[in-house]
Amino acid sequence: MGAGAGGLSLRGARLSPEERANSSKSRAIDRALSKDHTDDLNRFKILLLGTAESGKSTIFRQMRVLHLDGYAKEDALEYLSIIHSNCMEALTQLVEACSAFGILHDITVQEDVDRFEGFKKKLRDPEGLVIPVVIGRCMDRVWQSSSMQMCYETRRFRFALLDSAKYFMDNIVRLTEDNYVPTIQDIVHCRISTTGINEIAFNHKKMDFKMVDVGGQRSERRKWIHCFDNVDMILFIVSMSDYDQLDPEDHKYNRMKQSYEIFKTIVHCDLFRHASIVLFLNKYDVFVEKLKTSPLRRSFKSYDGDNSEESARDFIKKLFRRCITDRHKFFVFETTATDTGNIDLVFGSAVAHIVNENLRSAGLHE
Ligand SMILES: Nc1nc2c(ncn2[C@@H]2O[C@H](COP(=O)(O)OP(=O)(O)OP(=O)(O)O)[C@@H](O)[C@H]2O)c(=O)[nH]1
Ligand SMILES: [Mg+2]
Repeated sequence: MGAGAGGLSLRGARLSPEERANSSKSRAIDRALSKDHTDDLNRFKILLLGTAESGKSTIFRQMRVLHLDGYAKEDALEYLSIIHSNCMEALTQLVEACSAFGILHDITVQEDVDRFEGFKKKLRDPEGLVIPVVIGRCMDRVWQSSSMQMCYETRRFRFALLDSAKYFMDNIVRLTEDNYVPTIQDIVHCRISTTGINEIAFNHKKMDFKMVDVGGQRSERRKWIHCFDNVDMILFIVSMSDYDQLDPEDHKYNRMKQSYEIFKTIVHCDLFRHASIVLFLNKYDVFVEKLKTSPLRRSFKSYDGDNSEESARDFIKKLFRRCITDRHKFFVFETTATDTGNIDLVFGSAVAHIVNENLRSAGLHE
């Protein structure tokens, strides 16, 4: 089954809340103020790069949670229809997988599947999608059914499925209640592809940061060059669960090898000769689960280790490290971007390493 096969084309079809917030009005005012511009130059600039769905925007949102004021009710509500779209897409993918694998449902479950499909057919405005309470309950029954659980447990890595499918489906009743307001956890699990350039500024340990998030899809990568000036740190995100995936935009390529090629180009780019390179081996949680059923060797013929997490991780780590030369300041971490505590620790550690390294090169530190 192809990536996103049969899924609703809801995500990516519109601006994300970040893009809207960053849009013309506030940007024009900001840019017009030269003081802000000078401040901007003094900030430590972090550029988030990586292929589509690697987790860049998830980390970007975590910075807002950790180092800014998080999400006020009206900001959180901007995510409601995207979250509901994600829920529709996840259950659509699951229902299609059941049919593709010939998994049959009990009559009552099949009636709920039909009700769900009927609701989908009547959908007119994906932009403002709100799943009614009764449909939320119906989706929950389909998700909880033994046939669907069996499909998910035994085949979830054999078809295209949103990373947060389980999270959203486990919470579908709460997410579709009247007066529902998305929580931070809901927001960091939400998937909408980035189609612009988003920036946030924040302070951490008395340092001023600017973080720039871009889209990782092929068409979006052309825009990256507009953010290449004055970069202090490249934060490159690779999705560890990509190791056995084909690039959805070009089935000739393995998704992780594609990510490796992009990393190599970025690292060798002369503009970044003074920038620190930080690599996040992200979706580590999914990687660990996936290894149990999908051996690394199947996708990487040169890998001759066993299928343990350590051995597989070290192989991938070494692969990316090979691009790094002596002149680079390079740090690598395993991450699960949806876990706020993990990102807090890792980001703090990455920044501390870089500060120490900079002090050392300036001869100010042992
Ligand atoms: N399980 C799990 N899911 C993750 C992790 N990191 C990100 N996700 C989910 O993966 C999906 C894609 O993440 P995004 O942050 O939108 O990816 P992106 O790199 O910004 O993608 P583009 O904007 O298309 O370039 C979201 O649903 C996230 O919640 C992780 O470490 N573990
Ligand atoms: Mg994004």
